Amino acid sequence: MTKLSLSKDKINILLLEGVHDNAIDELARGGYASVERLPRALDEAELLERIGSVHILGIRSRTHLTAKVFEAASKLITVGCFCIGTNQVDLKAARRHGVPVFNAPYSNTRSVAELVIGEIIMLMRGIFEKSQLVHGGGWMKSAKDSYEIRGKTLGIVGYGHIGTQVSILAEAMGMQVRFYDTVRKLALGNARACDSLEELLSVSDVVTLHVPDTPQTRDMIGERELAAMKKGSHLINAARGQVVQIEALAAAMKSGHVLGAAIDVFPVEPGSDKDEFQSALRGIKTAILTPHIGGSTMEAQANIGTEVAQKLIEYSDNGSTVGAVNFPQVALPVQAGCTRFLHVHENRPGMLRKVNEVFSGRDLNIAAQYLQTDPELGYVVVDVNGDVDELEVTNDLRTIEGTLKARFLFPSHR
Ligand SMILES: NC(=O)c1ccc[n+]([C@@H]2O[C@H](COP(=O)([O-])OP(=O)(O)OC[C@H]3O[C@@H](n4cnc5c(N)ncnc54)[C@H](O)[C@@H]3O)[C@@H](O)[C@H]2O)c1
Ligand SMILES: O=C(O)CC[C@@H](O)C(=O)O
Repeated sequence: MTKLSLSKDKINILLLEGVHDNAIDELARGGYASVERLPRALDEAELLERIGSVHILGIRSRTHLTAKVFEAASKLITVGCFCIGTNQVDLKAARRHGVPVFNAPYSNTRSVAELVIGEIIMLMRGIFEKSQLVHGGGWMKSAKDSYEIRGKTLGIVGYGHIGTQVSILAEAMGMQVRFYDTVRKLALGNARACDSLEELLSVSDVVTLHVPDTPQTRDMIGERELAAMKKGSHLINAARGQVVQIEALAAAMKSGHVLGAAIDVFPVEPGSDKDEFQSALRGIKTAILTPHIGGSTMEAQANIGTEVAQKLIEYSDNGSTVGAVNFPQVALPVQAGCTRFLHVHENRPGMLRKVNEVFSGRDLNIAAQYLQTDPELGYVVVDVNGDVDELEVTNDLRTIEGTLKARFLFPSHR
C-alpha cells in the first residue's frame, strides 16, 4: 500500500444546525467516523476558533461562512449546505481557497409548496387573527374578508422547482394560476405566464414569491410593487428575506391595502435562539410570521441529510464536483491501481502543461485526466499509474504558480 493522504478516520467533519441523522449514517457507511454534530449555528468568532481543524463542514441557512472564515480554514476541503440556499456562504471566497460547496437543490421543495398552499387558505380565511383571538378568550365568528380559494387567482413569482409545484397544487384546489419568471418556462396545467411582474401583481388575489436571492431580486417587492397589488390581496414570501422590503410591507398592511401576509424569511434572522427576533411586522394581526421553516419537515431533512452527505463523500473519495454550486463539474470514473491527484488553479494559460510536467518529469504515466474550467478557475483530476511518491508530487503541484489547492486521495477505492 502506498502512502495515504489522510485516512478517513482522520478527516474531521463538523455538522452544524441539527443536520439529520441520515447524514451521520451515510457518512458512517462511507467510512467517515470522525463526525461532530451540533444542534445550533456557530457565529463568526466561534467558527474562527474551530475551523482550523475541520476538513468537511456541514451547515444550513443560519451559519454564515465569510471570507474571513475561509481564510482561517486551512484544512477545509469541502462544504455541504444541507438546504437549497447557498447565499449564506461567500462562494467566491470558497473558490479562491479551492473549496467546492454542495447543496440539496430539490429535497425540501415539496415541503415549501405544501406550506404555501396551507397559508393561502389561512390568509384568505383570516385564520391566524381569529385563532389568536380565541386563544385570548375572544370569539370572532365572522365571514368578513373570508373567501374560498376556488376560482381566485394565485400569482407565482419564480416558476422554478417550488413555484411549479405550488402551481400544480393550487390548480388542483381550483385556483387560476398566473406566473412570472425572467426565463421562458413551460406553463404547467392551465397556468398562464405574465409578461411582467406588474401584470402579475395587478391580477392576483394572492402573490407568492419563489425566486432566488440575487442582485435582481433584492428589494424586488417594495412600496411601488405593493401598491400595484390588488386592494385586499395577500403576499407570501418563503423564498429569501431580502426579496421583500419589510417596512414597506408593514405600511401596506397597516393601511389595509395588503390584507394579509405569510412571511417565513426575513432580511435579518436571529443568529441564535437567544437573539430576539425584530421586525416591523410583529404585532400585525393578519401577518403569519414563521421562523424560516418552509423546508423544515422530517421528510425533507431526512432526504437532505442523505443527499448532501453523499455528495460530500463523492468529493472526498473521488474528487467528484458534480452538483457543486461554485465549481467546474468534474467526475472522472475511478480506475483500479491508480493514484488520484486533484489540482485546483486559477485559469491561466499553460496550467495543464505545468501540471502534466510534474508527472512527465518523473516518467509517470497519466492513465486518465479530466479538466474543466470556467473563466476564473480550473479543476483537474489526474489518475497516475505505477509507483508514485504522492507527497512529493503533491508538493510539486503546490509550487505551480496559480495553484489554489492540490491534494491526493485516500486510496480506499483501489
Ligand atoms: N423557506 C424555506 O425554508 C425555503 C426552502 C427551500 C427553498 N427556499 C428558497 O426558495 C426560493 C426558490 O427555490 P427553488 O428551488 O424553487 O429555486 P429555483 O432556482 O428552482 O427557481 C427559481 C426561479 O426563479 C426565477 N427567477 C430568478 N430571478 C427572477 C426574477 N428576477 N424574476 C422572476 N423570476 C426569477 C428563475 O428563473 C427560476 O425559475 C429560493 O430562494 C430558495 O432559497 C426557501
Ligand atoms: O434549512 C434551512 O436552514 C434552510 C431552508 C431553506 O431556506 C433552503 O435554503 O433550503
